[in-house]
Amino acid sequence: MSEDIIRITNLKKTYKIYSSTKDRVFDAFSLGSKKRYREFNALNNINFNVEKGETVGIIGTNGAGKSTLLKIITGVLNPTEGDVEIKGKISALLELGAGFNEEYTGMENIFLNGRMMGYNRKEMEKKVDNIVEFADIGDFIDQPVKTYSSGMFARLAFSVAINVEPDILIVDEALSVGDIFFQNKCYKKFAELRDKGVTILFVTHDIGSVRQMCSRVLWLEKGTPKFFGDANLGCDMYMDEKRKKYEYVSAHTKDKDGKEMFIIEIDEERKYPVLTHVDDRFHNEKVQIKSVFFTTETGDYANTQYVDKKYVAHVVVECMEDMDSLIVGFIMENKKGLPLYDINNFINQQEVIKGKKGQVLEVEFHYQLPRIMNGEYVVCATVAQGTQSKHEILTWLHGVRQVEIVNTGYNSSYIEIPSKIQVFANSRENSYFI
Ligand SMILES: Nc1ncnc2c1ncn2[C@@H]1O[C@H](COP(=O)(O)OP(=O)(O)OP(=O)(O)O)[C@@H](O)[C@H]1O
Repeated sequence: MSEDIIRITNLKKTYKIYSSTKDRVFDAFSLGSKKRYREFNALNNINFNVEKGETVGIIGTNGAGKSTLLKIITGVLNPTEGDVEIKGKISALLELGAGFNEEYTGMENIFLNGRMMGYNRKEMEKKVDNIVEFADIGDFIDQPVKTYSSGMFARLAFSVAINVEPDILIVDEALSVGDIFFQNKCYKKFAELRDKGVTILFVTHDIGSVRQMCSRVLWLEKGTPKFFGDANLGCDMYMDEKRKKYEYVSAHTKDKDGKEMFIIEIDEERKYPVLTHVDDRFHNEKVQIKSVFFTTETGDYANTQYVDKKYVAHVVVECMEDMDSLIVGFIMENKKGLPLYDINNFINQQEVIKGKKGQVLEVEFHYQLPRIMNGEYVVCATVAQGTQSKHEILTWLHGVRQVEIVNTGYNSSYIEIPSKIQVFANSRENSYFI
């Protein structure tokens, strides 16, 4: 049985907000009985646990309380109420600058940080080469860190944090400071640490990396938890909430004739494959997804699909009540939960679907499979009501079907882009296309 390495119970953090410095000073010296501040709950009623070796993401809009939570876990801040139990050595990358002395050189800061982590000089000498190599900031390593750009700073701080063999690595959005290559290198290092059993807790606004890296996610909003659990489900719910906040702007005009969506009312006789496997679901009494399946254009089942070929996705929905603004769709995700494409009647055509109580609707999506990488993909199906900008999700089923995608090309990344390749041999005159 896996053990909890972090356990947070009934955590609360209240800040005192003063309207003037005078009030702050009076309060600090307990002068007078008048209350000179108002209280602001940055965190309230937080309960969650992280198991050893797990990677957990913390998401939420600005000011949700994510950094405050990390600071409490790392001991930089004290909670107002509640318990924080930690088992193991934490290495944290909080805001840039934390744990570094501006006047010291990069090298001196490496040893300073090592000491704070409980390593003596000899132990740190064994780690220093790896730290310097990963940071890759050249001669700047011997310059005072006050001369560093924020990118260099992030490189060094990250390199120290990951190379001191922590049990728990805590990272607060620090990766966004480095350049893309460094970020890529860091994500690979994350994966390596995760494979070694290091527990990782990280705050980010990048939902894609939460889906890629985390098993579970904590979503905070205004200091309270909105969701803690499966990373994909949490990210879906968070993204859906975010999308609702933006008005949907239609970028293309409707072309009634060119429609590629058909709605077929199913009679009793029509057969379709029932759902056999669903990972997660949240559903509602108003509609039920009865089936999700894929066929070729001529109607043969197509659980194996070839890039560039045309297919039809079918989502069968039963209406338990009269529904006048349904949005039905499906999402194709890779194994790590990264959504590669989705199709629904509102995103693609700004149309809603009507259904009567008791009616079964089969919605067909005709599409040409894009050039994505070979492999197994997972299909999610959704039904919502409203518009893309303002809607209520009625049903969201994960893992309703697995599809094997065959791409006979050589691409080793998710998307293959058609391209022409030109070669210049000594001069532009001698150029040719291959
Ligand atoms: N020292 C403080 N005194 C008073 N309020 C504070 C203090 N530090 C943070 N807050 C408030 O607590 C709330 C949570 O802040 P926090 O920095 O934890 O949010 P966050 O989710 O990390 O936001 P972001 O995504 O913008 O980094 C915010 O409303 C912030 O203004």
